[in-house]
Amino acid sequence: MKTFFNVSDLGNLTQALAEAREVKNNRFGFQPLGKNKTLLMIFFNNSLRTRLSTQKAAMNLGMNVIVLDVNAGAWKLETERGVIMDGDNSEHLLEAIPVMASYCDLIGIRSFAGLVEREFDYAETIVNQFVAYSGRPVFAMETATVHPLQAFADLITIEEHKKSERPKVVLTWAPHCRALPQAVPNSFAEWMNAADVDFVITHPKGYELDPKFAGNIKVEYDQRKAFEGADFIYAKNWSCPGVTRPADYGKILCNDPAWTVDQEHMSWTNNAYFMHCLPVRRGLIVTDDVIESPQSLVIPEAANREISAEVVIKRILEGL
Ligand SMILES: CCC[C@H](NC(=O)CCC(=O)O)C(=O)O
Ligand SMILES: NC(=O)OP(=O)(O)O
Repeated sequence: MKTFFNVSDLGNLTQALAEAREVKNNRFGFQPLGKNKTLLMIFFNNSLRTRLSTQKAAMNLGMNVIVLDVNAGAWKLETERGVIMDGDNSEHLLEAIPVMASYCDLIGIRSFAGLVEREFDYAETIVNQFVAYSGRPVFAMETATVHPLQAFADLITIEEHKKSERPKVVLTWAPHCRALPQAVPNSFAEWMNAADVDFVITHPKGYELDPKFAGNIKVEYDQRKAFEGADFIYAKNWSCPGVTRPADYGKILCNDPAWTVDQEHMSWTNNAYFMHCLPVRRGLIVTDDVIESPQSLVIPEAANREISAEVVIKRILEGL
């Protein structure tokens, strides 16, 4: 595997989930693969889970790890071509990328959407420069439009906890005080569409996800109807994806607290589990009693990030 951005990069999903179970039961069993190999993790944005779980996964595999926070100590990077660099940016990505690549065998990158120019974000302009100019395998640690390590961990968690062969999984929008990217819901929708689940998305009008990820899934705009009979509730905020309202790309269209997931919402379900990728804004996305309830899976879900990362890095190492 040379790049990891989409569910299709893993090939057969059933086999990938079986490999995840194998890795979870024997996470130190593949160390020869990573011996004397170096992972470079590049962060353009903050992180807790991705930073820790991906480093842990690489160490499980016997690798060396370098972590670079681009905005803390590195030179400010110019990402546009054809500009005169007489401003704050001291170095161009086109030099920095091959230099960084010379110190590692594979690269993980976090670079969130700018939420200003939809074309720039949805073309994955930043990360595709790393793919083009590093000469190294590159995997997403949340880029402008995808967060596949999170979605893979989410699916591993659903498989571990489902009580029926084909559970009903609901992706619900919830309000937030900031405009957030669509990467997490994009990947969650893409991976649920590839999995054997009864998938429903619910959100206010205007928040329709790009069909590239959501496919032709029917949105249920009535949140209560969507929740009825659900086995898993996956809550997340995202800003306007600019699909049905192009001029509003990246904007907050709604902040209605009626969308916040509380006990009444969960009472509409089939005693559903609650999931969220974290970090989560309590009181906006979900109430304290729901996220602290026995039905909340947010901690084991975060723990499975180590497993999804280890399977992905293992696949990349096997292809070196
Ligand atoms: C894994 C999620 C990362 C990011 N979340 C945030 O930026 C939340 C920041 C905040 O709540 O202040 C997002 O929504 O894509
Ligand atoms: N869920 C997730 O990716 O968390 P971080 O942003 O803390 O890495």
